[in-house]
Amino acid sequence: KKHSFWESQPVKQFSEEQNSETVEEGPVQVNQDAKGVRETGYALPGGYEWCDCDISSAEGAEEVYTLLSENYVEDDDNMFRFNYSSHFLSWALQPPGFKPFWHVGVRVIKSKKLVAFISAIPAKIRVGKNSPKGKDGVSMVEINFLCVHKKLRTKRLAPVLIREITRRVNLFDIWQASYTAGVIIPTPLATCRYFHRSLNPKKLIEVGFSKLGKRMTLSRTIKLHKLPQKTSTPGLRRMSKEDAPQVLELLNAYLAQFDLACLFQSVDEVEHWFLPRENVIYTYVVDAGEGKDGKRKITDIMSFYSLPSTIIGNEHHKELRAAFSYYNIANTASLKSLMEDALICARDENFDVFNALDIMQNAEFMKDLKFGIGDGHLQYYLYNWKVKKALTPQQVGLVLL
Ligand SMILES: COc1cccc(CC(=N)NC(=O)c2cccnc2OC2CCNCC2)c1
Repeated sequence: KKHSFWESQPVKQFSEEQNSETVEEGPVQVNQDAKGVRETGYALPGGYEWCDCDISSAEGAEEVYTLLSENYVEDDDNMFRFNYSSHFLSWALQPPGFKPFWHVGVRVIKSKKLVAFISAIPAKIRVGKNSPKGKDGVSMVEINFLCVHKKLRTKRLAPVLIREITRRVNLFDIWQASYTAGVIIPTPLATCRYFHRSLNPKKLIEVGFSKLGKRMTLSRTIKLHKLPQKTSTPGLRRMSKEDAPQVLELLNAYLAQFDLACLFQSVDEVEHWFLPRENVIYTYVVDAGEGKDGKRKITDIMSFYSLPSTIIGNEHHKELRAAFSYYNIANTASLKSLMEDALICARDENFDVFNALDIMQNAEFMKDLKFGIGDGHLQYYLYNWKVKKALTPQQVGLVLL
């Protein structure tokens, strides 16, 4: 039966009433403790075994890279497949407080081949701006990179992976999780749309990512998407380590307005999530010059991450280079001009397209900056946490990689 697994899980069921008056915000299951959690891994089909993937080693990261590169999420027309780099996975999976125990793999016992994966990283997530429980943040995990090898898709491995990562997280007295998916399962917290801004329209049309507009020629399309040579925000520069304390403050102050957001808890966390890494994360700050205390004054931040896609079966172009909007805070510049600078920086880093969800204030600049709407939705979910009312995309302040 459809959703037989998710009907067994502590998530809001489709059948539950939407009426927001009676619904009590908070955990679906309460008063659990780590002592009551199974101490052994869940049963796998014969011939398969659990493993902890060691992402800190080049081989370990490479192994997960290869599994995802060949078997992870594709677009609805199976023309593109996400191709997270091994350096990206190293970054995404090893923030302060990470555990190799939460980088769960499934191997073929005989060959040791990695055929499935799921991951959790710790995060302090705030749900609801003024809900008493959620205000100071709930210790959760962010679940990502659930992947089963294409050849094992009929073995119902995904529910086992989800139960196992839940067990391994519960052992550390954490009972909530946040995750996103393109599919609808019980029950979306928010339904977001994605938008794309062409940076290299010729290539996007050649590979079938974009279509020529009606009554449009290629040269007209290229001209329409042309961007200024230079960025316009005075003081815009790459983020450096010294900026982290101010970035921490800017982020937590900015994110307080959203009903779903993470709380950055330390300078270490901000250094991890924002210091630039080639082909992984690009962060720029607006440095308004020296304040009275002789320190640089950081007023705005702009950031995007690199998530290329394999172009399936195209001999001319192997890869679609895509930049994904991360966190952007415009205090001096307008958000529109700051994001136009993001497009210019992404173009200069040789990205073909700039993607953004309609979360936070992103919908404010999409039209003017010539973003086009994508063909799918990204659903946000919470595990074991009920909310009175689903969120609008504008209330979402959480970016999952
Ligand atoms: C163009 O290549 C693609 C390859 C695989 C999937 C998709 C469509 C898609 N599913 N896109 C998104 O989920 C998406 C679109 C815009 C911004 N963020 C996104 O997802 C992020 C966040 C969730 N984890 C994947 C990356 C496109």
